[in-house]
Amino acid sequence: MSLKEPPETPDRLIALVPAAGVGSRALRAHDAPIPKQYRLLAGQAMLRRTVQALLAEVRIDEVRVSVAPEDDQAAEVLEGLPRVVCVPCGGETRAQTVYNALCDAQLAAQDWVLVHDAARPGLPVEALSRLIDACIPNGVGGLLALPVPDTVKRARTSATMPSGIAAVETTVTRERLWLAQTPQMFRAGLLRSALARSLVNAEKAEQPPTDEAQAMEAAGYAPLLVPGSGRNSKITWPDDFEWVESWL
Ligand SMILES: Nc1ccn([C@@H]2O[C@H](COP(=O)(O)OP(=O)(O)OP(=O)(O)O)[C@@H](O)[C@H]2O)c(=O)n1
Ligand SMILES: C[C@](O)(CO)[C@H](O)COP(=O)(O)O
Repeated sequence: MSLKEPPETPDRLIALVPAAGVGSRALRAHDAPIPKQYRLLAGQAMLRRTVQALLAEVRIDEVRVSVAPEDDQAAEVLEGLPRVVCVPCGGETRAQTVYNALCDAQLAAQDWVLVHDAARPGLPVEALSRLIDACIPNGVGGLLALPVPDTVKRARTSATMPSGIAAVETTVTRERLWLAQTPQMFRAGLLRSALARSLVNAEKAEQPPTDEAQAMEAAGYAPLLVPGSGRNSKITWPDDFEWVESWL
């Protein structure tokens, strides 16, 4: 009798949604201090819309939402959605939250993770599918991004001016510049080690990486830049709620 090879387990695809921020830049002076992921967009909490955008891709096995340890809103906001797990593993920074989520999820090294900001509720399923289609054959992974469309200025550091006004120091060439979006999709094992290393370096005075790709770049990889979508912009400032609501 010949011994059969065990059947190969297909690599899983897990979405991780960092949702432990406070959304300080999205608040106007007199706003109640509600984290932006819980603000309503056309009648539904932003976090629920973001998770639903991910669930539209049938290849995603599970969506794991990382919230602050003291969070008491996520369970209610996500009630009834299939394939969703909520984990109170938020950290001090976005990078720490994502690292904690990766450790908590107990994934196999070859599983894929797709990290997506709670603050990007407008992700079109076409862009999400484009990222997955590009990353799986490439092996390492990549991110959605858009080429910079405008002229780019760097401001002077010195002058203090009223109401956020600055003075130009120089014009930065936009050649080969892209604006990083999420999702950012990588192998779980590679991303976990890359983030662990970046977080240790951050303790030695470097800044923590502001996205997953930055940690992967520091580890020597060249993530793919896959065309994203204008609708997938991040809600960061008070006015952003209005334009997202206008087309939702
Ligand atoms: N310690 C943190 C900080 C941020 N995030 C998440 O990372 C995403 C992108 O971050 P950003 O837009 O900067 O959100 P905030 O940190 O909440 O915003 P702000 O910087 O204006 O306070 C958001 O979904 C946010 O909830 C997180 O999970 N943990
Ligand atoms: C990850 C990210 O969405 C890429 O553009 C972004 O960097 C997250 O926001 P933050 O303001 O840097 O925390």
